[in-house]
Amino acid sequence: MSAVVLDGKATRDEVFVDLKERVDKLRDVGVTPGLGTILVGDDPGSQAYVRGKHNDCAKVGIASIRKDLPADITTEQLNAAIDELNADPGCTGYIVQLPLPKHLDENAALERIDPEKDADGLHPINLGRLVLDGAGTGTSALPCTPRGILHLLRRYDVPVRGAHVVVVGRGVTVGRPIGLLLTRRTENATVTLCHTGTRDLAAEVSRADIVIAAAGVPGLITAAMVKPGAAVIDVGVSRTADGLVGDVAQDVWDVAGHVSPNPGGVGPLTRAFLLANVVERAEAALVRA
Ligand SMILES: Nc1nc2c(c(=O)[nH]1)N[C@@H](CN(C=O)c1ccc(C(=O)N[C@@H](CCC(=O)O)C(=O)O)cc1)CN2
Repeated sequence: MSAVVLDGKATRDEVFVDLKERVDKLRDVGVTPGLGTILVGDDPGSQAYVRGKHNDCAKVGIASIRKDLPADITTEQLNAAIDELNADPGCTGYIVQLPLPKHLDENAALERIDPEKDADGLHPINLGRLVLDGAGTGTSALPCTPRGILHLLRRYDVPVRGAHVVVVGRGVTVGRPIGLLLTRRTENATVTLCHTGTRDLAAEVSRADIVIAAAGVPGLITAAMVKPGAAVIDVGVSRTADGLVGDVAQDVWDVAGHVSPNPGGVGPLTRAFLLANVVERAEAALVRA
């Protein structure tokens, strides 16, 4: 069996066509959405991600506001940068690129972002609204990577309603929030969250209709674990001497029904839905005006 490729780049391009049309309409009425980014330090991976996000903005007509700060900044200096973007009328939404240097408190930084400008959808208030929003009709920004994963599954007609989804990894950007999205009444999946404390990972994964690998452990998910025909989403990213490596071993492609490549799968959609969150915040502000 050769798995169907869940092509994130082609899917991203489709999302961009829609976003550019919406941005053009906003510009026609004098509204230019703006994405802000705060990048602390010089981690090459984070620099590449932020560069990619701003390149994407140029493709769809969203303005860019970049704040690149040195790794040794103080909490007060980071807070000042966050407060500036909270107050900047040209900034529709923004992100604090994660991870931050160890001396800075990530949770405190995320909580300082104005929830109405939270382009990541990771602010506690927006995640809390997701918890409360059983019907899946909320208007808060949704976490970009979980949103991108759901879009990719729907784009390739992978059944989600009633599916047993096993998530591997409990990180802030994917593992923890994805279950909130998939267990909404609009998706109705059953989600198991596995992590380093899980006793028998292989047994849990073997029961999955959909596996979401977001642990950042190269080759963690192997063919022996995966139920034949299951969909496998590879989100984990590890930078090795061989470059970017995902969590899913190559042999999984022989048994799975669908696999998202990494790179080339969820990553581009993470960026696409970051922009979608910015556009939706601008559209919502226009409706309120
Ligand atoms: N504030 C945030 N920080 C981080 C997030 C996030 O959602 N919000 N997620 C990850 C990294 N990430 C977003 O910043 C991210 C991961 C991957 C990609 C991407 O486009 N990957 C490409 C390959 C890119 C390359 O070649 O370097 C792909 O998969 O094809 C974009 C963004 C942690 N931080």
